[in-house]
Amino acid sequence: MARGALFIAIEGPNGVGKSTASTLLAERLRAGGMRVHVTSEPSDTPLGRLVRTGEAGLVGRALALAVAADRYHHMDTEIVPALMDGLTVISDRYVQSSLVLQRIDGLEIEEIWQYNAHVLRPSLSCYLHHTAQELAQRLAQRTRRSRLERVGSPQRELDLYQDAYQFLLARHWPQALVNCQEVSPDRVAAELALLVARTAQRQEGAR
Ligand SMILES: Nc1ncnc2c1ncn2[C@@H]1O[C@H](COP(=O)(O)OP(=O)(O)OP(=O)(O)O)[C@@H](O)[C@H]1O
Ligand SMILES: Cc1cn([C@H]2C[C@H](O)[C@@H](COP(=O)(O)O)O2)c(=O)[nH]c1=O
Repeated sequence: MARGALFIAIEGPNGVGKSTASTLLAERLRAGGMRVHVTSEPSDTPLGRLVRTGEAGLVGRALALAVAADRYHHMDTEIVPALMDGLTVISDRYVQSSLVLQRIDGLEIEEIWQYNAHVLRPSLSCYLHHTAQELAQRLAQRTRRSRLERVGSPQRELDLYQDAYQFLLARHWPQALVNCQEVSPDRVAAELALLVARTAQRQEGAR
């Protein structure tokens, strides 16, 4: 990773505002002079697109392994090269998503962790939190829902995100929780930008 480059994961339940926050955070960081690359998982590659479009029929361990394979490929071909080039990378979904979504699909957390054992640890994984009621309202407005959105529920996702947060904390994964209740998209992005600035300071201090 080049000096000053950071790898930021944006995580949280379906509809919490990950994509919105990733875009607005990138705008803020760029306005402050940072070079930023925004990406998402499943990745925008043939394998990532296959995972996204095939999720209805790709179930359980097969989906978990396909998602992990996509993550390693994403890391090797997009994330690490961007970091080496000095860019800060923001990924809309990363490992915490797997620790939740693949559990909804029937896997144990330890097995999912094993599939992700060799991924790049982010500089910071930001977990966006909201209420089950608000998430349910947002999902109800969607015309199409993925299989995992239909099988799971906002409350189950929230419970599993809490579990995943604790699981990652115990493994010294750098994390922050951002409460999005009654917080505008701009304020969420501002809080994330502050967390990124603190992470940059910590990383610089550790050199
Ligand atoms: N802080 C916020 N306050 C109010 N509405 C928000 C906020 N952030 C996002 N939204 C709205 O919530 C909806 C879902 O946002 P978004 O698509 O960014 O979520 P997501 O977490 O990326 O969803 P998914 O996981 O399903 O891809 C959008 O209509 C968006 O405009
Ligand atoms: C990163 C990740 C993704 N998935 C699956 C679940 C959904 O079908 C999509 C994500 O789509 P969204 O638009 O971001 O909501 O990919 C998964 O099962 N596990 C993962 O770790």
